[in-house]
Amino acid sequence: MNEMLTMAMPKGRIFEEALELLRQAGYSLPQEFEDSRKLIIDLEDEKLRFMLAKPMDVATYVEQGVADIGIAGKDVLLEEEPDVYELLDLHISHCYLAVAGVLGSAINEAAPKIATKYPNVASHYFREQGEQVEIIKLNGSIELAPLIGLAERIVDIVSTGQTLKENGLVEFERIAEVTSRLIANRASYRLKEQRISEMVERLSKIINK
Ligand SMILES: Nc1ncnc2c1ncn2[C@@H]1O[C@H](COP(=O)(O)OP(=O)(O)OP(=O)(O)O)[C@@H](O)[C@H]1O
Ligand SMILES: O=P(O)(O)OC[C@H]1O[C@H](OP(=O)(O)OP(=O)(O)O)[C@H](O)[C@@H]1O
Repeated sequence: MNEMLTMAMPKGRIFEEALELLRQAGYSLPQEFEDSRKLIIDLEDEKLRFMLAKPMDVATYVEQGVADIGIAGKDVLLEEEPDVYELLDLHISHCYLAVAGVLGSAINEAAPKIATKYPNVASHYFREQGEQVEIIKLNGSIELAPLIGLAERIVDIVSTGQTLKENGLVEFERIAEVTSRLIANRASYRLKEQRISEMVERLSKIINK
């Protein structure tokens, strides 16, 4: 029996690297992936359905079971802590989460403000450090916060370091390394084990090359 396997794919930064990896693993993904605005693309021959989603939503789709598997950044998994299986480190879209701020800026407050798109990651981190902080959730341009006096520190993604540098900020601590992961819904993994394992095998061969 070869039933449809549904995969949630992150649009944006991870998308192209994920497509490249799947193609190298032998899935013939049509140009439609790059050229169209369609959000659901079926590969009839492979019995594969792709759902194109916001990166932050992929884990939700997989946890809820509307997608059997998905590709999600480790940052999203650390933040959302979804109840899913993390099957494989795809070693793509590498970056890391870090604490940053203005060089030499002292923290005088009893509970300094931390601006971030990752409130759970940030509060776990500072709790572990035994530091009391106030988390301010932002949705982007996080580096603005310490420049305009909204926060003393930020917790954000660093890749090349260019955004920090161009805004006169420095990294204080690295919190976690981030790459994209293949995740699976727990029930789907049992019900469609053969199909999912086959994909894991095909991808592993490419990653370990
Ligand atoms: N420099 C980077 N900045 C942010 N995310 C990165 C970076 N490099 C790799 N990533 C990965 O890409 C994912 C985010 O992709 P992307 O920036 O396209 O989505 P987004 O955060 O939803 O962006 P937006 O809100 O601007 O649409 C993260 O979850 C992370 O795993
Ligand atoms: O170290 P770098 O290579 O400079 O990359 C890191 C920057 O990229 C991301 O921002 P993004 O471009 O997604 O913008 P936004 O979060 O402000 O929307 C991230 O939030 C950092 O600001």
